[in-house]
Amino acid sequence: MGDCIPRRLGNFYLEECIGSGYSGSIFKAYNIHTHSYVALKVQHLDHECPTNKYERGFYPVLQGCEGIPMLWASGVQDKWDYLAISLLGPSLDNLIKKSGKAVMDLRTVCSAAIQIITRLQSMHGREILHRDIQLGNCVIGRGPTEQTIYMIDFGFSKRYIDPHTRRHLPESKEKRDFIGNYWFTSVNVHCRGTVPTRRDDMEAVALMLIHMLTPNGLTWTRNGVPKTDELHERIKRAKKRSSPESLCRGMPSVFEEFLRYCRKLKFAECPDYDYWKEEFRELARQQGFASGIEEFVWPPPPLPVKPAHVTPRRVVAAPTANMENILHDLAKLQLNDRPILGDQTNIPAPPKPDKPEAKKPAQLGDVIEISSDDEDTSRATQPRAAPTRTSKAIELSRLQRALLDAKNNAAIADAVAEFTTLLQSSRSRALTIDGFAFLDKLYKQLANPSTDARVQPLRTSRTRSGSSLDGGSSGQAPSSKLNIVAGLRRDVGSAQDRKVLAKMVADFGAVTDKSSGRNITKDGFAFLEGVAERLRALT
Ligand SMILES: Nc1ncnc2c1ncn2[C@@H]1O[C@H](COP(=O)(O)OP(=O)(O)OP(=O)(O)O)[C@@H](O)[C@H]1O
Repeated sequence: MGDCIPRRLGNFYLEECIGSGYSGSIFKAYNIHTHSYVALKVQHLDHECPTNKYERGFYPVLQGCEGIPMLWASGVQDKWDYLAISLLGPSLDNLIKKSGKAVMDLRTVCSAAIQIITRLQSMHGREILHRDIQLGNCVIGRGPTEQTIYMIDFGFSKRYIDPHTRRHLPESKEKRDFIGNYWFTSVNVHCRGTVPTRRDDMEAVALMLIHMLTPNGLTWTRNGVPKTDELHERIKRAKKRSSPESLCRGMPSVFEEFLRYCRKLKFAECPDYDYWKEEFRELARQQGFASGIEEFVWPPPPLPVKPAHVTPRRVVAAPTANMENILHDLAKLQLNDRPILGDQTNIPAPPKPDKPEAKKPAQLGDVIEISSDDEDTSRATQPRAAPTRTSKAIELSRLQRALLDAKNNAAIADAVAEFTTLLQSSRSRALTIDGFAFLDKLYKQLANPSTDARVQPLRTSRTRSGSSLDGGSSGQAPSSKLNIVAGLRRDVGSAQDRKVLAKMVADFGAVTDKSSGRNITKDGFAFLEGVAERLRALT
């Protein structure tokens, strides 16, 4: 455009440029009246997409939400449109690039998850979609707010509730320009051209978190901004092809569950923000980051537990969550001001569990690998994105073993009853991979316990052969899925034998697999209780 930005705009003297993007440049600027600094977002009036004009409309609606910058002033001078907003710190993108790390630590990712989901909850609560979630638009504060992640850049934002009619944005098949960014915009919006709604903001968060935990980032982000349509198409293909399972391999299961959940949300459905925040808190707790996980601490504090140097033994069977808790308590234990696990000479032998659980055969998921002394300690201070199991997953593994060891109906009934109580008492009503694995084993025990044949997992896009839902479940309306579970609940009490119960379990698994969020309903819990009761009656 050839025009030079003046040294002064309104009451602000422009100092250094602190950022630039599609819509213009951002300067640190000095208010000549208040003697304070702001960030001045300056855009040429002839810009093809006048995002400052749009942003100016959204800021007032969002004022007062935690983690949303203040809009101090705005105006137009000569050919320049400017917004004066709170001066903040670096973006997550800047922090990650500067750190030089190929992958972020789990604490950082958990606290980013909790804060960013909270930001979306506030924005969506005020009926505004962000529509351009990316690391560059998540910026930490300065001074007293340096542990807060702010959401910035509302240039692509949109109201999803019409203020006059109070109606949600309509779905539309009309072809539209792509809104968002190449890296994290949801598959539906980016590759299928659907209208962005709350679910797509959430999916972008999920992809961003997975990106942070993927060494060198998601594959389609690695070649930079596409310069041709063909390269852009390639990105879309790669994004569309990647299943949650393949994207999240080696990560704690909550990331895969979160992405799946976002992708299953209906067009106008309100995401369960609180549930996912709690899941990430829980994951942080499991990792030993018990307190302060809501704060974004940068650089990340050292790990509470240093697995290296603990003992010359290479592999320790960790029978239950008890071991995690013991290690966690040890990590917090201080000698004067020195954490005990920070000193190799103070490490006691691994404590023996006080229950006879140590006798149980060690399972793959129950193993903590203790690295040898010669491992690179700089890496050891970073949590690994290795498979992590929550206590719920550990309990589910135990119940699966109990099922396989069950010698009679009463023992199977006990395992089913425990499984039901565990799911009821957990924050998550969703059937996880481990939950489905339990149902698989239950099916096997009921249908044909004597065979060693591998059963086809329930959690597939196809239903098990023999299930009465064969071939039709995916196309069923949610109401008919509810009806199926209600029918199972009703009929379970009259099941004549284990084979009939097995078929009912298969139907239950199939219908839950296809239902939104894989959540277990009240009828579902009653059905499971009914299975346990019926098994006792059949003894
Ligand atoms: N208030 C602020 N305080 C400090 N830095 C900021 C602030 N706002 C923006 N920045 C920096 O400027 C960068 C670009 O800002 P912003 O996303 O608002 O611009 P944009 O032109 O809309 O960018 P995009 O190309 O993402 O649309 C941010 O990533 C951040 O590093």
